[in-house]
Amino acid sequence: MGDSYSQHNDRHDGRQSRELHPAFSKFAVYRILDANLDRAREGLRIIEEWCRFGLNNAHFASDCKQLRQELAQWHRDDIRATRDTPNDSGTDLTHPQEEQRSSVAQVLRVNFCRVQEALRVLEEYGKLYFPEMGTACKHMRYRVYTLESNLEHHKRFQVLQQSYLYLVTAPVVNLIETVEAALQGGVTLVQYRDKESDDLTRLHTAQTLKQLCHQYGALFLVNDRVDLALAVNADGVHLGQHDVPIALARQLLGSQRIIGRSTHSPDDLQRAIQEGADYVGVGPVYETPTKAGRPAAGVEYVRYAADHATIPWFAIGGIDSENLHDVLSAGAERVAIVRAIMLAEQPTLTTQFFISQLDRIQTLRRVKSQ
Ligand SMILES: Cc1ncc(COP(=O)(O)OP(=O)(O)O)c(N)n1
Ligand SMILES: Cc1nc(C(=O)O)sc1CCOP(=O)(O)O
Ligand SMILES: [Mg+2]
Repeated sequence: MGDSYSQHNDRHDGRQSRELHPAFSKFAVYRILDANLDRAREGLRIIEEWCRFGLNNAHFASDCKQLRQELAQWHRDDIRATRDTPNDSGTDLTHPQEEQRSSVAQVLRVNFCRVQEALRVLEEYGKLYFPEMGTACKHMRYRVYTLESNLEHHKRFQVLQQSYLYLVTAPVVNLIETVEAALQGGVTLVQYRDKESDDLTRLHTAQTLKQLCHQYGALFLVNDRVDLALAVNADGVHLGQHDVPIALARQLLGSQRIIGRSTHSPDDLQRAIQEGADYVGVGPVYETPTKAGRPAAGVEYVRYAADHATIPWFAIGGIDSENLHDVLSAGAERVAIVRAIMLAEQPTLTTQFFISQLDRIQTLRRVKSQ
């Protein structure tokens, strides 16, 4: 029997390849390369526009541009020449999900996926005729993964920086509805704190809350439990003085996720900063039934934090609409609240009240410092 494969010398490195119907397969491969070079470049352009106009981040935008330009160098004339859009059987294939985009985050997610898939295709098919292209696309794919993870980190820390009110949950009967009401009021940082439920309930609740928070563009953190935070892909974890060390949590969660630490004294504060916490809780400002038995650290400690903290810090413990003014006067800019929102009759209005007071103090201090 004759060999249905033919040997030919099409590779640019001079090595021989064995192909079925070489002319046809080369044409088909070039079409695949053409389509995927376009796909990757288009996806990068969509991401680049957000980095430039949405985030105002020249560094990320320039990463995208550089990747697009590198891809353009591989888009040679003979690859472009194989384009035959009218006879492309794939142009009419659409999926209903392609027609819907509910948020910028989703647009970015979809386009990162698209770019990564296209680069993988370019890597595999590119290797057949242009081995260096295969290698270049592999490296570009890793750079795109890094860019995606840096963007996620940037977004998380930007939201943290801009969050002045922190809602810490209590296990109330209408937990989900209450958190949603607070999200409607504008809270952008939520911690799931639940000392009572079993793990399965915690897992389901954490999943639901995470989805809800992300729907509203808010960050979702889990109290105490690194494992649960990882399981639901939360934005981070909050650790007390007797929870796992920050270094261990960092090892498990990586640098992209937020780690918060409770502090009750100047020493705790300095140590948390040194150990790499991304933010700290400062309290209890007042004694509180939510943390029964823990003595108040008082407004003195708030004053100390105002003078010494170099990372975002949230005054916590017994804060409500009555005493908020005193806490802010002691130098706080950010507060974390449990009961005053979770048990409020109108959590949306209460949230709006806290946010408006925190905004007001920010504006006053900005004007004063000018
Ligand atoms: C924002 C914030 N600050 C402090 C705490 C308290 O954490 P911890 O001391 O670990 O106590 P529990 O919340 O686990 O009882 C917090 N949860 N959030
Ligand atoms: C969970 C927690 N941690 C504190 C700390 O000082 O570390 S105070 C506190 C409870 C805050 O609840 P409320 O707003 O209901 O007083
Ligand atoms: Mg704890």
